[in-house]
Amino acid sequence: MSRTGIKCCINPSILSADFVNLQAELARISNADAVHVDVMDNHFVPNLTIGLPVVERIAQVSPVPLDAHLMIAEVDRWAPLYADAGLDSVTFHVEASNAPIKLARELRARGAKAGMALRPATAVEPYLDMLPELDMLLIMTVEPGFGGQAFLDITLPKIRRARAAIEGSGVNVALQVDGGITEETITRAAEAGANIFVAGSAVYGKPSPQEAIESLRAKGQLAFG
Ligand SMILES: O=C(CO)[C@@H](O)[C@H](O)COP(=O)(O)O
Ligand SMILES: [Co+2]
Repeated sequence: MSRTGIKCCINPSILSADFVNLQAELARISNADAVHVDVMDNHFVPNLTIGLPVVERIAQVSPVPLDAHLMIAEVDRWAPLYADAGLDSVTFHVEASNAPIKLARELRARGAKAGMALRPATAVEPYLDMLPELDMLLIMTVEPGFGGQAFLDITLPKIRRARAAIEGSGVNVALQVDGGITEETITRAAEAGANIFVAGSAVYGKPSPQEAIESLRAKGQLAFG
């Protein structure tokens, strides 16, 4: 699917960074489009990372915009507080929300872009009417909870359907993929229609995260056609 003129964005996930040296780790990805911050609560996913006070502090020192991925329960209560922290985008899981439309509106009203995430097994079709309420749709390409997993090719048809729906409705919604993005899988995800790529191990696992970002961006852009 040709997307001439659309920028291929690379958002490194700090889940694969050294948590003791976060400020230095952020400086290593200063050419990224945004930094992806994975918030996990050991309830929505079986893993625990960082919470609001740490994310607020990261926002103060980050050289690039912050993209929060909230893998937490009770997200209707918590997500607005992340928007108040001055983040560029706040993404909640639809599976964790009782009122996704209301939540997306609240995030925008508080000045953040509204993102909505779907687990690999969650269908996109029930939510297509919601596209005008969103700035970003995140299709998980691994089961949320851990970095370093293999990309799930089974998610590719869903990415294609989401891209077709976005183009069909004429809305300005970014399509993000997260999990298992590498120099190899980014081409498949980009050809399917994604335009924002989260990459943890494929960026921080390399000797030069900056070069890894440039290389991933070039591969993704090439696949846009
Ligand atoms: O949200 C998640 C995992 O739940 C991701 O953001 C991962 O942190 C991406 O890591 P890699 O798969 O790129 O190593
Ligand atoms: Co993530």
